[in-house]
Amino acid sequence: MSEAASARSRQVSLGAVPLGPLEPMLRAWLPRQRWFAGKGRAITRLRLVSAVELLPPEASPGLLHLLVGVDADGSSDCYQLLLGVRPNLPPALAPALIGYAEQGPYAGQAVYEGLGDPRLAALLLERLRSPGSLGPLRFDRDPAALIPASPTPRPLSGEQTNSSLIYGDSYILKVFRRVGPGVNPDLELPRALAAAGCTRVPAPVAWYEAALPGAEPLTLGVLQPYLRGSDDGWQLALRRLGAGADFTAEAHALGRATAEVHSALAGALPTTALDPEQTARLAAGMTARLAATAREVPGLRPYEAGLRGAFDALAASRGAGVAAQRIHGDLHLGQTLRTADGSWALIDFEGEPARPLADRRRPEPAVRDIAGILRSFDYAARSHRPFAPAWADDCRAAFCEGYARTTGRDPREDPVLLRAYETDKAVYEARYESRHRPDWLHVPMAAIRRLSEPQRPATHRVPPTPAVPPAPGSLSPHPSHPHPHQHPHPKPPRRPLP
Ligand SMILES: Nc1ncnc2c1ncn2[C@@H]1O[C@H](COP(=O)(O)OP(=O)(O)O)[C@@H](O)[C@H]1O
Ligand SMILES: O=P(O)(O)O[C@H]1O[C@H](CO)[C@@H](O[C@H]2O[C@H](CO)[C@@H](O)[C@H](O)[C@H]2O)[C@H](O)[C@H]1O
Repeated sequence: MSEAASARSRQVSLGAVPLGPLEPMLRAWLPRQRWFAGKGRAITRLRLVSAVELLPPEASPGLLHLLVGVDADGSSDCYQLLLGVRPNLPPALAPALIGYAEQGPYAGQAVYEGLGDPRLAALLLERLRSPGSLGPLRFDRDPAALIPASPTPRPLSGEQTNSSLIYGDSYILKVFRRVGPGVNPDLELPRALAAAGCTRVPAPVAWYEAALPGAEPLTLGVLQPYLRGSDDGWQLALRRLGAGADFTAEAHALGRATAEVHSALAGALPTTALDPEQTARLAAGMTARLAATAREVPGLRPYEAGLRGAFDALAASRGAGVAAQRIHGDLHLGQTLRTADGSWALIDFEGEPARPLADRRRPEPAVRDIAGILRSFDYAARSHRPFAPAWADDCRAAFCEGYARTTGRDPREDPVLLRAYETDKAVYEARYESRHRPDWLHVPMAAIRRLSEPQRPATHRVPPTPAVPPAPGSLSPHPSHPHPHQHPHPKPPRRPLP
């Protein structure tokens, strides 16, 4: 019998104090993690939401699954931790050490980041291979998927919002870090796309969640095929730029791929048409984000009034029947993969991680994603020396033409909407860069200066583009430019964690 199958799982008590002896070490360790959202805010309280021993400490290593509530200066978040427990840590795992427990059930043992331990990573995969419940944890899988036993795991390196493990270069498991009640769109949307026959997005093959009393299940992790040999769209674009090479063919194909995903999402999940009130609310949300960012990023203040014009124009457009649907929500070149066979795939449908889940699951105009990619072309062109504006303009035109080729509508035909979303994205980026990468702040600031200037009316019309059906097998049958169904997506209730 495998280690996983023979393992006892039990809900554990860590002592009378909420997190017992683990609390001080977690307080010190959490703020140092890339995925910890509360950086710079003092942690006021740690709360134990759930604890399950996936392997008891006697198994050495033991594996402890924790959901920990973190209160920090008025905010409250819940994080998923997978902690290894061993009496002695082998040298290879030394960087994963969190601390030594002084008392409680793990007294004298090393407590460490469990995802870095191949034995524990293998155990997690075993759990995903065999559906079932362990305390509040529920493991589920696509019965048709053949998930091999024991492929060698390795953690994905690099700075990510979540933590991912790659198994034998055939599967990748994303372990969500900041979790909340309700299905995560990074499980919900790829599953919906797979069911609709869209192959542009790797289809989830297994996932796990927590069912806690009085709350919707929380999505904790998703396993999906690893697209071996694929190129990250951002790195590819930079390489091309560096070599003075054209990227328009790729941009065009990416426009088509994005349009296919949008069309499949519109066919699979509820859509709506924005009315004037919803449009005004959308514009008000963008205006509020601008105001909040201007408070935080002083360099933005001189441009605030000019930028507001884009959002006022959106409100004044009264929606004009713009379709809203489920979208990617945080699309940029780093969320695209050019696969070994030369086609484009989209990944990471979580949306902007800082936004509440209910907001991320609400239908929005698809142009939000388009604006994200167009901003990426500008980022790439500005990170090149000398700045390559013509490269970005050409990619922009090619992407929009590719998009129009599939949907029959060029995003540039909706200039008010496109400008509002590009402005909103540039404002978001200014905040992101000022918080995380101040050296990059000049990139969105250049866009902000341009977008804050009064816009001249368009001098030439974008020629209408006939829609061409997508490649066979890449998408389910549906209208190429979906007519919005009139059943608005209900806003899921946001319930606090118990
Ligand atoms: N299915 C996949 N195949 C190949 N690489 C992938 C796949 N999914 C993710 N990746 C790689 O992992 C990185 C992180 O994935 P992502 O979903 O963006 O995680 P996060 O939410 O942590 O940012 C991506 O930038 C990409 O390089
Ligand atoms: O971590 P995520 O992928 O969810 O996205 C965040 O980080 C991105 C940077 O890694 C940031 O993207 C910005 O920089 C990119 C170049 O590094 C550029 O291609 C994007 O267009 C630009 O927005 C993203 O905004 C942020 O949410």
